[in-house]
Amino acid sequence: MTEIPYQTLSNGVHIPQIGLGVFRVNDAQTVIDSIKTAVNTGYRHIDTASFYGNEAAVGDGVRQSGLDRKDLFVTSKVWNNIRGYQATIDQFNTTLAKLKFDYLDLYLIHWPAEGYEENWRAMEDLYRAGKIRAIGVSNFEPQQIEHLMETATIQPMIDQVETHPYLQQTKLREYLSINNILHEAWSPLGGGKNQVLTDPVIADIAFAHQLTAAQVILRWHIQRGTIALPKSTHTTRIAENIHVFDEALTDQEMTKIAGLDTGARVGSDPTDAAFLKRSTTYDNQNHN
Ligand SMILES: NC(=O)C1=CN([C@@H]2O[C@H](COP(=O)(O)OP(=O)(O)OC[C@H]3O[C@@H](n4cnc5c(N)ncnc54)[C@H](OP(=O)(O)O)[C@@H]3O)[C@@H](O)[C@H]2O)C=CC1
Ligand SMILES: O=C1CO[C@H](CO)[C@@H](O)[C@@H]1O
Repeated sequence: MTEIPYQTLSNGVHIPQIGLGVFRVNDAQTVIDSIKTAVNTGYRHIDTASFYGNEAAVGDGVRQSGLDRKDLFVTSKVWNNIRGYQATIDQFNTTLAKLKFDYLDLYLIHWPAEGYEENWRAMEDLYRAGKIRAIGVSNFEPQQIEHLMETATIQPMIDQVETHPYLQQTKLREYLSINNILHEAWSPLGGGKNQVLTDPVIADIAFAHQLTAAQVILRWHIQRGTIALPKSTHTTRIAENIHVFDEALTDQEMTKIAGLDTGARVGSDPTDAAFLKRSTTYDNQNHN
């Protein structure tokens, strides 16, 4: 089995460059089976959130995978309805209890909803107490990170944002790189909501390498140094999505993919104040 490449967070913690996403995997047995399949095919990283409503099943999947807890990197996120210092500590403890873990690898502020500075202060204390190995943000634009840094004592170690060939996040990546913050991609395959998996440029490159379109896109993420979180519940696709480490894309192919950026999102815009406000009024995906 090929060893998965990893990136190193600013505090020295290693994060595997491919992680299994489990958003919209609602049936507990399916979550468990997907994690077992993923671990068998080489995954060592799972991305969940309280919002996904499946943390308990993720914990069961990790225990049933047969791996030691320390050999898996697990992320969760605090949703937008949780505001303030104590509420964040309480929510984190609920997350740990659902997972039945005694620590988390990475905890993220899910979106920059108003008041995130206090959520961050709580996360800093949980990090200092050794309950979380790394802390970061999700869906933060540079100006939101700058605003957070006015009161933060620890800089976010990662920013998890929508990224795929149609939304390459070039400017944000520059900012993150200068500030030593890792870039993590959600909906790395376009979330099944755009045409990137059938794009002719990707198809040509896939043909040249005898890879699938999904593998070309994931390989592109890997070569950019991004951490990608593809989601699938199908055994063959879970395996396909991690077999991307043997075949490198050429510089010319990377340039062709760079030309596909249209800036079109498949998810919400992190600067959409109305969405951010609305999202503080519900706590799970059934309200979305
Ligand atoms: N921080 C945030 O705000 C967000 C974080 N996320 C995280 O990112 C993860 C991934 O995002 P998601 O939106 O699910 O998008 P993805 O880009 O991972 O796309 C998932 C879709 O692609 C399909 N798919 C997966 N692999 C293949 C393949 N090899 N060939 C063809 N189709 C494939 C899946 O279908 P099937 O399952 O049927 O195989 C599904 O429909 C989430 O699960 C979550 O962990 C997602 C959204 C927001
Ligand atoms: O993680 C998430 C999953 O996708 C949702 C959109 O459909 C997002 O709002 C959320 O951030």
